[in-house]
Amino acid sequence: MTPAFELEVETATTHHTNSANNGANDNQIGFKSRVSVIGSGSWGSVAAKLVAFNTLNLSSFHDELKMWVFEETLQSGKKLTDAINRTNENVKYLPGIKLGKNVIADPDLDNAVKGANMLVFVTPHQFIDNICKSLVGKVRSDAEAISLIKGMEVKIEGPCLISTYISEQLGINCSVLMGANLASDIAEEKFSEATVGYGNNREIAEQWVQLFTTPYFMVQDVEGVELCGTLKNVVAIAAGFVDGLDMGNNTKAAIIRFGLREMREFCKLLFSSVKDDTFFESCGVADVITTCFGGRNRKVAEAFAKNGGKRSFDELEAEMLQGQKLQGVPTAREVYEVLRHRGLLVVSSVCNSARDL
Ligand SMILES: NC(=O)C1=CN([C@@H]2O[C@H](COP(=O)(O)OP(=O)(O)OC[C@H]3O[C@@H](n4cnc5c(N)ncnc54)[C@H](O)[C@@H]3O)[C@@H](O)[C@H]2O)C=CC1
Ligand SMILES: O=C(CO)COP(=O)(O)O
Repeated sequence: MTPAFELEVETATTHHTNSANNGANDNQIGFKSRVSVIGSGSWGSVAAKLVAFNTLNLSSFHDELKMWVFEETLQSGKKLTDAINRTNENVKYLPGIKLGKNVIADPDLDNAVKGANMLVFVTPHQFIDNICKSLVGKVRSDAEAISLIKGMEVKIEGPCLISTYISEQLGINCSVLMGANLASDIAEEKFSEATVGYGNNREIAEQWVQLFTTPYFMVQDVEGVELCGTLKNVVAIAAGFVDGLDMGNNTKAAIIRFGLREMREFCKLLFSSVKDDTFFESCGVADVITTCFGGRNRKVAEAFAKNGGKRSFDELEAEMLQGQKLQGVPTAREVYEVLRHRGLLVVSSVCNSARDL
């Protein structure tokens, strides 16, 4: 059978020790890993579907997969969580796709992570701060995390990768999974690949690979994987502008090329360790291409340009995406802040546009 989702692996984990317990110390023979997915948007739900397929089929995992749901009341008056558990579909964010009977939606964050030693973080990056704060002391001390979140935190001290943030807040390792991964395509089991970034522990990376897919290959880099996933969303906004202004395919190709080059410069500005090869992995050029053609950031940016900027991104996002969240707009602001802080705002008109998004 052709796998729908392939992985390659790079490095991207920082190791922390933690005082919290919550079920640690049971790594004896016969121990089965328990996985929780934190997030249930479109990609969150697809991630749950992928992982649930593997937990059911691999003997080293408990079958059941908890998926934390940010509770919402649907137009019908019913709770989203109840609807997911009744229909086995995320009726709001991924309608029409069965998640797998072993996926249990849970609106209680503490309960959703209870006993889990493998945590998959997949929420829009603007919410990770509150989520991590409420998880402090609640996760197992031996838990391993992986972040599928494309975005970064900008703090007074400077930019912080989401994986680093999770790692620091919860005192656990956090790997990353990034790639050309439009959720809707993977939901329909169309072929796709991704890059897993990890730190020193290749065994852990292999467990993540096992959990998300079957065949794969491996390379190494840390921050590059995650920053690629983060920054391509800004390039996608620019690609949407090009489409909205009818500037044509040649201009869009130029935007993609400039964008990739600037992504590389920005990555190296923050982390000199980032490798050129990373930009040729799924998390790099492939993700830029898929997002600039098929992503939500592109789509909303196109509408923004078509409307001559008269309707705000917030308004268009709410109308066009029905609760789904853009990452490119906050990321453009965050990149602007980093550049401003470092005195690198040289192309003023472009930079002012990013600030004003
Ligand atoms: N959708 C896609 O095709 C892909 C998304 N990603 C990344 O995955 C991450 C998660 O995105 P999606 O799953 O697409 O989400 P989404 O944009 O489809 O849905 C938004 C999610 O945010 C939740 N939410 C709303 N308000 C909240 C709050 N105050 N606190 C916590 N959660 C709240 C909603 O319930 C919903 O689950 C993002 O960083 C995105 O860039 C990565 C690859 C593909
Ligand atoms: O990250 C994505 C594809 O890899 C999804 O991009 P959008 O958020 O722009 O839809």
